[in-house]
Amino acid sequence: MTEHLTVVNHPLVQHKLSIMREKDTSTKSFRQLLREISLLLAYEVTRELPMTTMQIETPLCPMEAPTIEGKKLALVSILRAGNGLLDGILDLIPNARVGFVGLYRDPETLQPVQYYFKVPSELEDRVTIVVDPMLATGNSSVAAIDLLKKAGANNIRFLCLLAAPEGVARMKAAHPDVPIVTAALDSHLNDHGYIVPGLGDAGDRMYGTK
Ligand SMILES: O=P(O)(O)OC[C@H]1O[C@H](OP(=O)(O)OP(=O)(O)O)[C@H](O)[C@@H]1O
Ligand SMILES: O=c1cc[nH]c(=O)[nH]1
Ligand SMILES: [Mg+2]
Repeated sequence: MTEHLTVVNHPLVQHKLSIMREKDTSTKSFRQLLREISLLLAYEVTRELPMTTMQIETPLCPMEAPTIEGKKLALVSILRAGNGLLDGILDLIPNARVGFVGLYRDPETLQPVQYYFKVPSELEDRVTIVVDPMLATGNSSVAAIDLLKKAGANNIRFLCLLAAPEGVARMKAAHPDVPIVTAALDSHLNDHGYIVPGLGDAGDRMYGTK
C-alpha cells in the first residue's frame, strides 16, 4: 500500500460507525455492526495484495486466472477488542492463519501490559494484518507490531475502526513501513487517553463489561 493512512469514507461504513458511537446503542447491536464494518474494512486493507495467475479450465477453455500470490495471510488480533474485527474478516478470508497478542492498557500509565503471544509460523513469508478497533496513544499497536517484527513479520498492515492523530503519529514514527486503514480519524485524546469524540471503551461496549 502506498498511503500511510487510509480513511474508508464509504457511506455504509460511516453510517454504521455513527450508530456504534451513539452511547445508547446496545451491546448486541454494537457487536453486530462491528462485524459488518469489519467486512468492508477488510475489502480496503486487502486491496493491494500481490497477485499472480494460475492455470485453470473453465467449461469452455483453459485460462490464466488471477489469484492471490504467496502463503496464506496472517491475521493478528490484539486482545481482546481486536476479536470484534477478526471474526468478520475470517468470514471473508477463511483460509487465513490467525495469531493473538494479549495486551491491556494500564489506565494510569497508558502503557500496554502483555499477557499472551501466539502467532502463525513463517511470518516472514506472509502478509500480516494486525487488527484492533482503537488506535489511541498508539502504545498498544506499536508494542504488538514490535513483537510481530521480532517474530519475523516484515509485511504488516494495521486495521482499526477509529484512530486518533496522536496514535497515527506514534505509529508513523515507530513503524513507518506499516500502512494504517481506519474508518475515521477523530479529533484528539482526552486526559485519560480516550479518543474524542470516539465511542468509549471498545472492549467494554463489545462484551458488556465495565
Ligand atoms: O492506542 P492505545 O492508547 O494503546 O489504546 C488502544 C488500546 O486500548 C484498547 O484495549 P484495552 O486496553 O482497553 O483492552 P481490551 O481490548 O481488553 O478492552 C484498544 O482495544 C487498544 O488495544
Ligand atoms: O477511546 C479509546 C481509547 C482506548 N481504548 C478504547 O477502547 N477506547
Ligand atoms: Mg478496553
